[in-house]
Formats: sequence, C-alpha cells, structure tokens
Amino acid sequence: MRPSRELCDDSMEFGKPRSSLPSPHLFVANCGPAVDLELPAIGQAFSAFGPLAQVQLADGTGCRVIVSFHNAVHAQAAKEALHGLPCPNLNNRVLYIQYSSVKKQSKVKEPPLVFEAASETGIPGLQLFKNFVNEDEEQELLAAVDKRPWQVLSKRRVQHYGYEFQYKIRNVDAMQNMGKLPEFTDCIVKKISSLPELLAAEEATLPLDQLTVNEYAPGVGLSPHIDTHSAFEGAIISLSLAGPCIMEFRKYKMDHDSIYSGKEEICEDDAQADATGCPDKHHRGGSQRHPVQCKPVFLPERSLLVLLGEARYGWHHYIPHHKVDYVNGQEVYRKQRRVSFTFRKVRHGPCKCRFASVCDSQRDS
Ligand SMILES: O=C(O)CCC(=O)C(=O)O
Ligand SMILES: [Fe+2]
Repeated sequence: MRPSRELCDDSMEFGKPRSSLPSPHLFVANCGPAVDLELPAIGQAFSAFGPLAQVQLADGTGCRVIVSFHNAVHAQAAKEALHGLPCPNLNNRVLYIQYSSVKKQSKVKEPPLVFEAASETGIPGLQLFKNFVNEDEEQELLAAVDKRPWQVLSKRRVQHYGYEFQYKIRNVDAMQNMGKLPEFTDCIVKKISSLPELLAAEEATLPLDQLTVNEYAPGVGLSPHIDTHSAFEGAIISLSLAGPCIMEFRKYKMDHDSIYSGKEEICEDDAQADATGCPDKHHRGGSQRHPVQCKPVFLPERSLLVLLGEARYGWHHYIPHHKVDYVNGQEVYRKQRRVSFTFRKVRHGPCKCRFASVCDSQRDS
C-alpha cells in the first residue's frame, strides 16, 4: 500500500505561477480534460503563437495546464491575446493565464493514491460495501425519488425525509419530525439496519430516522465538512446511486479554528469554484488550507459507505468538484448524475464524543 500524500486536487504546487516576468511556460486555468478540453486541442490553440515544447496537466484537477513554448516571446504573445477572454478555438472557454516557473517533469508530484477498499485507508470506522444494492434495486430507488418533489439548491437538488436538514443553521430541528422514512426505502433501511457493524457499534445509530437525498450533476461536489455532531448520532451512511465519485477524507492541522464540525457543513450553494476552474476561486470551506492528511476513496455506484467513530466524528469528507476523477491511472468520468441517499439518526441532546476540537456541542458549551 502506498502512503497517502498531502497533495490534493486543489494543490497548485506544480507549475504554480511564481513570476510576473515573462517565461516560456504559461499556467492556464479553466482549461483541461475536466472541462472537456483535451491536451492536443489545447496545444493546437496555443501553437498559433509559436512552436510549443509541451502541454501538460498542472495538477490533479484536470482543469489547469502548463503550456510551454520554446521561446518566452511566444508565450507572452499567447498570454496577451488569450488571458481573461473566451478562446474561440477552445469552446469559447475563458482562460486565466499566468507565467509559470515550471519545474521539470520529474518533479511532478504523483497524484494521490485513490483507495478502492476502505480497510486500506487505515481510517478507523470507515467501511465501504460494494454492490450493496443490485441494478434493479438501484433503478427502483431512483424512480421513486424522481416521482417526489426535489428542492432545488444552486448547484444540486435535494430531498429530506424524517427531519429537514436546514442549510442556514447546518442542523436539523429535532422537534420537527416530518414522519417516518418513505416506504420505498423500507427494504434498504432493513438491510442497513441488520449490518453487524452497526448492530455492534459503540454508539447506537438505529433506528435510522433521517434521510437526505442529494443529486449531483457532473462537476458538482460537496465542500469539506464533518456532519454536524450535535445534529446526528451514531453512523453516517451513504448509498451511491447512478454514478461514482471520489470522496476525500481529510484532516486539518487547526481543526479548532474555522474548520470544525458544523461551521462549514454543506451549504446550499457550496459547490462552485473548481467547476469553473478559476484559480482565484476556491469552494467554500477548508480547501484554502491544505489538509495534513488526505485519503481519497473511490465510491462506485451501488456501494454503501458507513462512517462510524473516528471516520464520522474526526475526519472531514469532501467530494471534489470534478467532471473527471483520476483513479490510479484511469480517467473515470462522472456520469450524468450521482444520487446519494444519506441515512442518519437525529441526536436529541449534546454530543459527547472524544473529538472535542471538531465538536460543535463541546465548542459551543
Ligand atoms: O453524497 C454523499 O455521499 C455525501 C453527502 C454528505 O456528505 C452529506 O449529506 O452530509
Ligand atoms: Fe456529510
């Protein structure tokens, strides 16, 4: 097993723009396979300004590239002509260009290892059950939610059952029960509720009484967050349907500062920035800080993710805002949509976990 690395998708280590002085290397943001621009097409567009040495990905996001000319004069001409403007030869995408002091290819950090089995991550309490539902069950669940009204947020659609998750307070009103979970989830709730891992868990999760259904379009993710400790107890359980994604598990150095449970919990409008690829914009939450640990896990469709204990209380989870995930050498395109069913149990009373530095109950008391 390779160790996880610090480099995450939003790192711009390699090819980081360093200098305002002309250089033969251009750091070009909002440009790359993740925004449907392949490297040869990018090369072709830039070669109008002079002979190119190389076009390469700047990092793991797929939407930042380094275009290297042999001659700085040509790079300067390209920058002056293309920066901040829609590029007609590249689907009219607006490119953001800076000079880059590019390093040699050998210094490129490898993309992080993506774990395909939860046990390999070494995160206590993280479990992934592949093919937890079959294709027929998947279709039935999707058809059932599609018959129900969606709440439209700025980047994704959601449905809440049992208790409404309120994005403004990043919590639920535990006094406002909206009724039982819908009948179409009975089978799946029964199957989850008989998992030995949940039955044996230190903190009770059953009965599950809250469900949030999230629908993500390609390129839409979720900011790094820990589900609010004071809102839910026991496990966080998420079923992936219709499409795969990567979910990163992150630890930050100063979790007790601005990044604590609840404070940056999934907001209505949190999925942005990386979808636009603009280097100056970052999605909300902890992405401006570099995590000290970052463990991406590939969640295939029909898999069930269970977060218990440390995985639930101590690690942030994050879905990168990408159209393409790089999974150990393979490009995995996000499908037309990913729909997740997140089952939880609403907490009545404060959280008394041992992760006080990221616990809103203990921080606010
Ligand atoms: O889409 C998912 O699998 C995760 C959703 C999530 O993290 C949440 O609703 O808090
Ligand atoms: Fe979450």
